[in-house]
Amino acid sequence: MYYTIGKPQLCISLFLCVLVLLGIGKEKMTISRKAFHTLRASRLVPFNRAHMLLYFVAVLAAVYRRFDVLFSSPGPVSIVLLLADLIFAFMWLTYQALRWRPVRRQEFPDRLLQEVDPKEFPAIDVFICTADPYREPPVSVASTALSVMAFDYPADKLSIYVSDDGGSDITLFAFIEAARFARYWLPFCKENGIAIRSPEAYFRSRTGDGDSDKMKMMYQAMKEKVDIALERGYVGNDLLPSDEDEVFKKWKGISRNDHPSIIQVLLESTRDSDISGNALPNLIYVSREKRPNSPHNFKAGALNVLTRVSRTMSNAPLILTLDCDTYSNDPRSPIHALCYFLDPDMSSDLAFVQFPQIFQGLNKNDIYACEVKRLYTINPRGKDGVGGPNYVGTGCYFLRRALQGSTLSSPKTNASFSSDFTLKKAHEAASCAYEAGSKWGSSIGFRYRSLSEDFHTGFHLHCEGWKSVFCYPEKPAFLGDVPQNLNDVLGQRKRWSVGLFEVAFSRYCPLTFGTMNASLLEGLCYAHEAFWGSWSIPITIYGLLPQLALIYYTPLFPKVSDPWFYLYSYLFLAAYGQDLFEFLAADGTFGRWWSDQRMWMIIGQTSYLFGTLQFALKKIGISAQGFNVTSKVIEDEQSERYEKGAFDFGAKSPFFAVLGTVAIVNLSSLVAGIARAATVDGVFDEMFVQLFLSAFVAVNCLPIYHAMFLRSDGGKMPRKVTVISFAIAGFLLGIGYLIFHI
Ligand SMILES: O=c1ccn([C@@H]2O[C@H](COP(=O)(O)OP(=O)(O)O[C@H]3O[C@H](CO)[C@@H](O)[C@H](O)[C@H]3O)[C@@H](O)[C@H]2O)c(=O)[nH]1
Ligand SMILES: [Mn+2]
Repeated sequence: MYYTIGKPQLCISLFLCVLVLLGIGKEKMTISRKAFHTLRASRLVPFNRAHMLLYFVAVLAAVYRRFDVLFSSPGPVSIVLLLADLIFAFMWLTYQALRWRPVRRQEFPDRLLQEVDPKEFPAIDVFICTADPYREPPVSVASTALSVMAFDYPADKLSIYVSDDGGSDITLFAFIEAARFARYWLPFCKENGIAIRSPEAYFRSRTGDGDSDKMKMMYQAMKEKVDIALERGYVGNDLLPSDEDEVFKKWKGISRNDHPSIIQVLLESTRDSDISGNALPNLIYVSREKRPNSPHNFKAGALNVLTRVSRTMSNAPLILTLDCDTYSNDPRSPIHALCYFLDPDMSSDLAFVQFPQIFQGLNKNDIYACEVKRLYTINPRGKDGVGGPNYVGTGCYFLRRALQGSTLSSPKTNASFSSDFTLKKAHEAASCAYEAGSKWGSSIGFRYRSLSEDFHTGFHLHCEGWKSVFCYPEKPAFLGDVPQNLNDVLGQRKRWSVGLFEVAFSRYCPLTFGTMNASLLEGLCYAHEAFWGSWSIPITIYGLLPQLALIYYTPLFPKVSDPWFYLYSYLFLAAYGQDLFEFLAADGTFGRWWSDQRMWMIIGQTSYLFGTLQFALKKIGISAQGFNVTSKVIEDEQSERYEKGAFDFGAKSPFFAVLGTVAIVNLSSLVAGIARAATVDGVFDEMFVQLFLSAFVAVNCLPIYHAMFLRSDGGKMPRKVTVISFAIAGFLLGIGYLIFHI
């Protein structure tokens, strides 16, 4: 009795101790002398730390109880639940590093513009990657390029390099057209003060007036030409001005995976100017050499080629990497980045300034949680407070020196980019042979051997002691596309989880802090994200096992009348409550949070599960997986469904069979559980936790039931997938019978 009274008191005193020890208000604003930027720790810091301590005690208690149960009634079920809880505990513990000291920064670009003459600005090389003209429409890629060409930045200091891993003459054609269009588009944007400088995005959001109508017609003419070429599959002579057809001969008889490097200087700022007579930025098309028996290392390989090709030409000290769909939404983003790079107080070990990935075209509740708020905006703030955010693949300004290694001297000359000498050097830099036996991809450049080359590269830079900054201006600097159907989203997340495991189990595993030139906290942050795919285990177990046990009336959790019940209630409510709170504090809505937590379950049981298996198979040498590019094409019917917020199950995907199975098992257990609770006394008390789990998962599965039983549109679950789901669910019920009944 005394003991139970003591517990809350203990908690309260611990809580107070924490508040005092961790020092509320200790985190003051740090103001840089030059004040190009400021930094302040989140007001949530004391709360986070207090909550951390309380929750830690609860986690320990839960793990203690699991061991206790295991020793008193050993068996496969207790072992499986222990495993699930240990992974939950590990993920929770490592996540606390991200909550330790989240920060917010602010830049003052106007102050910088007052103090630094634009003539002194460093040059910037922009790298844009594309890989498939049919999944990444060339005009969209060109629009992205145009949006950065129109940066508010001295044009002669800007060079845009496009890497075309699709090896497509149509993409080159789109860029030739874009180079012509730029002569009109850049002055149009600057003279009219237009902020959205991607023509595609601009005309999507606009119903035109005089001047802009003319531009729109030009844009559409360009788009139509490229679409004709896409439909035909080649660039016909009728589409080309006579002086341009020479280069297209290079495409005769080549295949996408087997061709020499093709480099084309489309605009050169010393030579080309727009219709108002202002210099245009440099624009260079690069399709690196590909040979079937030479590994090309996906996007990281492409970025390394651009790093070297640009070194032979503009060799700018800063590099901006962009995915082909990530267009500039604010022409001042380079100035924001300079607020850090040009700050003399900022240490010289600043490797990169990462902007958040923000997306356009999300539906109201973001049903597939493609905003990925935690990964792209909440976590980077957490990491920024303990060493710097990681690189997320796009919207990131790098110091070239951090990528190239300082030992490399620059072969840059003053020759024109299209001189024979420079082009020869550039072709060498883009050849397959260049990297053989070199350190590219292992200790310099973008790092290979992970499908998440962004995470891997940023992690390595931090291991080497480089720092980074998360730059999150109020107005989104860049906007990207999201996949609009569930199967694509799940495939994308599977690739991420495999890529992260590849880092987790590499020589530099974040858990072996010895290899890191960083703090323990930073190591924990990386460990948390690298082991992201391991969520699959507890999520799948908690999505099925207690439910099967409920069907066969086997209690696995404490009764409501048992004091341990409060522990589980607290663990659940506090975790979900904090998650919701953090989501809302990062400008989220309740509807989007609900989607986010639902997708966490869905992805856990599909992408991460398959990713974990695939990684295991890869480790033992059975399967290998490439980089499947996410489609950026918007299909009308699909897009209509997406706008309405209806899930898209219209594919015969193995992911969906798993989701169907989980949905059926939970519905069965809920029905069986309610029926039993209604007829037998004491069931509710004894089985409440499991009933609750079934109900909670079932509520999350509503769109799945809908797609299986009620829909008739193209987004419904294919009959075959439903049948397979029933078969697997039946099989699991049989196994449940063996485990829980006999
Ligand atoms: O062999 C390849 C494969 C891909 N890409 C390009 O890589 C970019 C990203 O590909 P995407 O299919 O859009 O991947 P996402 O999963 O949407 O991208 C996220 O995850 C990737 C790592 O898996 C990061 O590279 C991205 O920056 C990040 O936005 C695109 O511009 C592609 O064109 C290449 O250039 N070569
Ligand atoms: Mn993408």
